[in-house]
Amino acid sequence: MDCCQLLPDCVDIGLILVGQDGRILVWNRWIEERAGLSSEQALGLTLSEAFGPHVDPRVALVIREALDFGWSARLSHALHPMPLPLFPPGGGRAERMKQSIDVTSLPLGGTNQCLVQVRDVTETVRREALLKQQARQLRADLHRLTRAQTELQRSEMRFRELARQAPAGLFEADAQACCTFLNERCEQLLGQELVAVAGTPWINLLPFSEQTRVRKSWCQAVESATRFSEEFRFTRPDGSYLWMRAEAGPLRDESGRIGGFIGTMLDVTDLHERATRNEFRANHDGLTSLLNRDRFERHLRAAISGAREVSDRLALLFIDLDDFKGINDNHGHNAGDTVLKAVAGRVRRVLRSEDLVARYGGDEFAVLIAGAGDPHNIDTIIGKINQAVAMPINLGHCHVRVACSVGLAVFPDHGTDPASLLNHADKAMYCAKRTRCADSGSSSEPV
Ligand SMILES: Nc1nc2c(ncn2[C@@H]2O[C@H](COP(=O)(O)OP(=O)(O)OP(=O)(O)O)[C@@H](O)[C@H]2O)c(=O)[nH]1
Repeated sequence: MDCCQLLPDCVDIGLILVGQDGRILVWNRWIEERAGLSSEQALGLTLSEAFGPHVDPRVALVIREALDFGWSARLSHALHPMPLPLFPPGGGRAERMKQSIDVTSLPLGGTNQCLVQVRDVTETVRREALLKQQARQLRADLHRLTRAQTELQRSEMRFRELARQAPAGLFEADAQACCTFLNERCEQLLGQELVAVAGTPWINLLPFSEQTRVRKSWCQAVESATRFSEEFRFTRPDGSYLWMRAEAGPLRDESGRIGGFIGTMLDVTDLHERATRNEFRANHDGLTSLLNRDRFERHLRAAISGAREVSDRLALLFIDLDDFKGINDNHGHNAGDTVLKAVAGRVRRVLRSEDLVARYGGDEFAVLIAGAGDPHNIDTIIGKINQAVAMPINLGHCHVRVACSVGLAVFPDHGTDPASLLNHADKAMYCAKRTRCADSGSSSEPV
């Protein structure tokens, strides 16, 4: 049989026919082009003689086994990447191609020959390497993703736990102030669960009197993408009320627009009430709860400027109890306090709510009456004050009476500034006191 018939040149693999003696009988054109040696030149050579010293010894071994024992074998490129020194045609000798070799025993004419099939797997190996690299990359990405997901889950759990334990109310709301998240504390503060308030702006839950101011502030924060901060009184559905401070920062969506706010709600009832108490204490007398001297003088200054603008008249009354020391001396300091409180209440009740009454000093009181155009009215008021103060005061174990002296100063007749008006009223009061004492001797007496 013509060997050339067995080794067609048209196939895209290398074929080498090796005789029983291990010498090359023929190879096809595919090998010629990659080995740089024609089939005629290779005829009768061993593989080492044809290819030189770079033939992998395992090729010779499996060929020997095929010839001697009729075994077939494959040399996988994974283990033997380049068993023969073959080079891509036209590529020079720079890069050896990777090969996969099949050795098949051929019992021909009573002797064993063997057919060596050589495949160029350079591209396959390259693709495999690329695939391996991509698989490695994918594994690394997957690992990173898994880690990121675990971290996300952990951070979500951390946030959920923190939100659950947080002593402050935490909330998230959209730009329309509809809540999308409330932690447990916030639900406690509002007295309602998220399901009950979702879909409605939380501002609608506030008393009507607070809504306009808080809504305006919320809209401003949305428009200017700034922090929202408001304090308001809140009434829960069960009727209990508290003072709350809400603070929130803007949250932007992917397009950079304000998608909502996330923030805190704090119960500041104690703080608020303490501040209110402090403010009251700073402006009022502790014994009688009337305005104190400082606050009264500030009001007086403001009232004078107001009256000046509208050409109004003000009446300033200075009231001093007569012989009040005698009450302290005779009945004790507590009794004196009782008298001061009673007098304060009585003077307050004689006047209109818009008139100001202050405890000016120990047993001194000051009154400011706006719209005091009619002197007759002022006289009437002074008369009522005298009368009210002079009523018996119950000390528990007895009653006492106390009289008072009243001095009057009118703006603008007797002065146009606080000092001159107070001075005038003070002098007028002393004048009245002297007259009273001259008329009646001691003024405070047991009943
Ligand atoms: N119980 C009591 N006494 C006070 C208080 N503040 C001042 N006093 C007393 O009020 C008395 C005022 O005495 P005076 O200024 O002499 O006044 P008065 O005894 O009314 O004498 P005249 O004003 O001249 O009629 C003093 O004994 C003060 O100790 C107070 O908060 N409580």
